[in-house]
Amino acid sequence: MLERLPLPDADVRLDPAWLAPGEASGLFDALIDALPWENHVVRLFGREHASPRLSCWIGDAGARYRYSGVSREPRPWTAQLIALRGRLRESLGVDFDSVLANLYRDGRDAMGWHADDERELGPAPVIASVSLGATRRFVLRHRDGAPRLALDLPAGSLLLMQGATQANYRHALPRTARPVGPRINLTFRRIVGS
Ligand SMILES: O=C(O)CCC(=O)C(=O)O
Ligand SMILES: [Fe+2]
Repeated sequence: MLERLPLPDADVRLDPAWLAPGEASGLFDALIDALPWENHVVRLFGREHASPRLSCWIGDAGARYRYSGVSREPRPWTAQLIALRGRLRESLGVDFDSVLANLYRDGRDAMGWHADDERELGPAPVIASVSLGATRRFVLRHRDGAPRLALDLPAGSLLLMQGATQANYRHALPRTARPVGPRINLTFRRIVGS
C-alpha cells in the first residue's frame, strides 16, 4: 500500500513492499545482466568526471531526454522493464514512456542533490522509483532548507513523487561508509509532449 509521507508542499508516497521479495531479487539478477550499463561522464565546472554510478536510459523511440546537458536517444525496452511498466500502469494508472536505471555498485556510489524538473517532464512530473538489491538511504530537502526527510528504500519498494514535489524539494542518494552491496534503482518517467 502506498502511504503518503508527511511532507508539506509535496506529494511523496511510499510502499516499502510493492514487489514480493522473490520478485525483487529475480528482477535484480535479470537487470544486472540484461541492461547495457554505462559510466556516463558529467561536466562540472568545466571538468569531466565519471559519474559515481553506472546508468542506462531506456524508453520509447520518441522519448528524447536531456541528461547532464546532453540530449540522449533511449535504449530499447527489455522484457522485464516492459512487464514492470505494465505493473505500474495497473497500480498507478500512469503510462510511463521511459526509465532511468542506476546501478550503485557499493557505498561509494551515490547521486547528489537534484530535482527531476527537466522541462521535458512537464510542470508537475510523476516519477515512480523502484528499488532492488541493497537498502540505501534516500533524502529529500525543501528548497527553503527545511523540512528534510530521510527514508530507507529496501528491495521491492516503490516511491512515488508527484505534484509539486520536484518544484519544492531536492533529493539525493548519499554515499555511505557502511559496507553495502549493489543496488539498482529504476525511475520511471513520462516525457510530456513526446
Ligand atoms: O537511486 C535513487 O533512489 C534515486 C535516483 C534518482 O533520484 C534519479 O534517478 O533521478
Ligand atoms: Fe532524481
